[in-house]
Amino acid sequence: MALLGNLTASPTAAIIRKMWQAQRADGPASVLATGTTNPANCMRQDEYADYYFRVTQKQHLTKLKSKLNRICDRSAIKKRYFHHTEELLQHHPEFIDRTLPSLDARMDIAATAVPDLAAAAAGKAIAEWGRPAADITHLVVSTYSGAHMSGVDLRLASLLGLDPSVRRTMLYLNGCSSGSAALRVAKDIAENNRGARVLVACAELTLILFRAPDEAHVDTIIMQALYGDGAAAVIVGAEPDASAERPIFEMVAASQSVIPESTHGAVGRLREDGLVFNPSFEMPALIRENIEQCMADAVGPLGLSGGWNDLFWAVHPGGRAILDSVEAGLQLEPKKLTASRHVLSEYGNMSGPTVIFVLDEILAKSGYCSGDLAGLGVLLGLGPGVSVETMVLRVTW
Ligand SMILES: CC(C)(COP(=O)(O)OP(=O)(O)OC[C@H]1O[C@@H](n2cnc3c(N)ncnc32)[C@H](O)[C@@H]1OP(=O)(O)O)[C@@H](O)C(=O)NCCC(=O)NCCSC(=O)CC(=O)O
Repeated sequence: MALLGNLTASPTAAIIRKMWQAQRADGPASVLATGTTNPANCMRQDEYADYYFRVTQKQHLTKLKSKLNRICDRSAIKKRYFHHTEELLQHHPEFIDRTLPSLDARMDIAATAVPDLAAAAAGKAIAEWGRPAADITHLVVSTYSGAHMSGVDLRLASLLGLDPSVRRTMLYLNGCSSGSAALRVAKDIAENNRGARVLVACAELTLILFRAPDEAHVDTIIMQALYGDGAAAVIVGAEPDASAERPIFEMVAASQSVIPESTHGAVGRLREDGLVFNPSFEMPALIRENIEQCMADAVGPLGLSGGWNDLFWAVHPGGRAILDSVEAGLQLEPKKLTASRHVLSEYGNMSGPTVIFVLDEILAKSGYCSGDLAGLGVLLGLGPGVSVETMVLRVTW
């Protein structure tokens, strides 16, 4: 302590403090632009069970097919988009036969398709931002759809023509909270590096999860009923240039917590037959019973406890029952989750990118946050753990 005391008082300490201050931004990070995209292959939810049992040659599993039809009907999803097509699946019997190893083939496709999709979303965000791609200083990329060295980040940087000095961070296999986690990392980078402009890109292809129905693994059809492909990108920066940039949401505060005793809630393993992900039956109940406490812990210290209906909400739509649970747990008025339900309906659960689609939807229809407490809202990511990622946002457009 004595040493620290001497150091803090010393001229060197004053110089170092000045150096720290010079490196840090003088204000909070903001979302400066967003971009989203999906692959071309669009599938209607009311046709999905027929399609899925046909392409996997499992028409004889009639009970399971009726169950998938029922789940699709109650999923509150209208359509989803996929990179994989019937033709691609026909060329890869290993994606359908569970006994064949298929990880190599899945990874080979992901190696180019994931960065290509991420680049399409990032290109839109950069165009909306209005500054050259070379002004991006940091890149944060998240995906569960592959694991390569070098990774999606480097290929994306090359596709976008980013400067070779761009500082890259990869988040692999963070599940559905990865979009919120990437935004939290970008906020920290932007606030701790003066002048930083961070590109966040999240891209997912469900090909890594695709497999045939099996009576011994009923949860396979849950994944097949809910998940879709998509990519989303965000430009984040602090101290926006008033002449060239338009801040959309100020990123006021971010936190992460875990629902107690919930490690079984959502579990994924990368195996020879791809990524096997099992959301537990209990996930909706775990969220309903714990979300109020999680929110109180996350935003209570900011003076925002209770009064949840005074805020706008960008909640990850993991499934209809997940949104129902958040709504019930926080006693939200139904209109508070309109943007999340709209995104679920139009695209399904795209994992990490989905919450950015919700932000985009809120931006497109500013009515979602009119009349709220000083334009304050909460971005809520839910993922394996069960992890709860919270970011308080303030509308600034
Ligand atoms: C899938 C649903 C749309 C189905 O809606 P329903 O109204 O039909 O609901 P339901 O509970 O009656 O379920 C219908 C049938 O599916 C079965 N069922 C439901 N959930 C299941 C699960 N997790 N695993 C295996 N089976 C399951 C039920 O037992 C029932 O079978 P039977 O008919 O035989 O009785 C809904 O349950 C839902 O939205 N669930 C939440 C999905 C989820 O966990 N999403 C989070 C993904 S993870 C995520 O987003 C973040 C991440 O962790 O990365």
